[in-house]
Amino acid sequence: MSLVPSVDLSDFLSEDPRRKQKFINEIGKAFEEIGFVALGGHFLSDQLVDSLYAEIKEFFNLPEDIKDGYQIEGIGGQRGYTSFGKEHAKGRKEGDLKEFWHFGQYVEDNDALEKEYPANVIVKELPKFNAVGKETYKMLEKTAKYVLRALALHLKLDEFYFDDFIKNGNSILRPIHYPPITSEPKNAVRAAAHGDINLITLLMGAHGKGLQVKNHEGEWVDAIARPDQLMINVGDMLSRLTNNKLLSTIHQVVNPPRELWGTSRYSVPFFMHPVSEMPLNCLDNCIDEEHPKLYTDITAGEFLHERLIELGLIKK
Ligand SMILES: O=C(O)CCC(=O)C(=O)O
Ligand SMILES: [Fe+2]
Repeated sequence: MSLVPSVDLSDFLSEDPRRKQKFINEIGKAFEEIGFVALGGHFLSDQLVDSLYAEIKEFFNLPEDIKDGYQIEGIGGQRGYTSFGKEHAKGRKEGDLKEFWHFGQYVEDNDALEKEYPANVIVKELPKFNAVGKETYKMLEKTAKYVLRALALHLKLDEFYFDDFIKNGNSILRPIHYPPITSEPKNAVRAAAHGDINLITLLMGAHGKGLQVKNHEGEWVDAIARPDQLMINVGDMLSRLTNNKLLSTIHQVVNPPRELWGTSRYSVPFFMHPVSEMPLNCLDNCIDEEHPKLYTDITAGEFLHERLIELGLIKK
């Protein structure tokens, strides 16, 4: 049984102030206590989810040399393909047992940001891959916008506090393939224990076993969502901003038991990032005598750069 609580976004979207407040209280409590919540009532249709999985399975099935052609040098894996074993968790040497793809922001009305962000990479072999990725990106971004509005209200900020910071934000949609395991992995795991860098993460594909979160007692608990739910968690940027009032919880993806080594895992996190100028300075209303300021001031862009070096994705 999952110890991660469930919430329903349709409560927040309803016209009923009591249902709206119920959602704010539930997600606020979950993010203060465990940092994870399973969310139903989001904007992804079953049909879009099915199309996305079909496209990413086809992509990861392409021959290695074709996939390698989509690795782009010099951008820290921010767009296109990252091959198996390349990324490692902060503080670890062994690469994670995964390969992944990155879709980034689709800037349509801001020339400066269009220049700042690397362009999305087009997969020539799969005619629908990029359109399906873009649609999923947009629907998850929209879902995340409402979740952040609820969190803003929970934090006693203006409901629309995050809106300008996330418009054209540097968010990333990351379809991941964890291939079948063929021999005893020495120290490597599918995804070693880590906290996410960004504001919040919306994860598709958490309905099978594998994802675990570390609770307050330091125990690993399975985090399993229903097939129609997204798993949502607090990232390090939101923890910094709220001076740890909202918790970025350490999580991992463990290797399956030996009888399931032959199966792949596919998951698709959407890492919601703001624009790089957003200050992550601890909010005044999250600092008091009992909660002294824990972090130095930093912008989202500076923080991201620091973390990509620690993940082995960019060189110093
Ligand atoms: O594959 C998963 O279920 C989680 C992946 C994850 O935590 C991450 O990529 O940050
Ligand atoms: Fe993660």
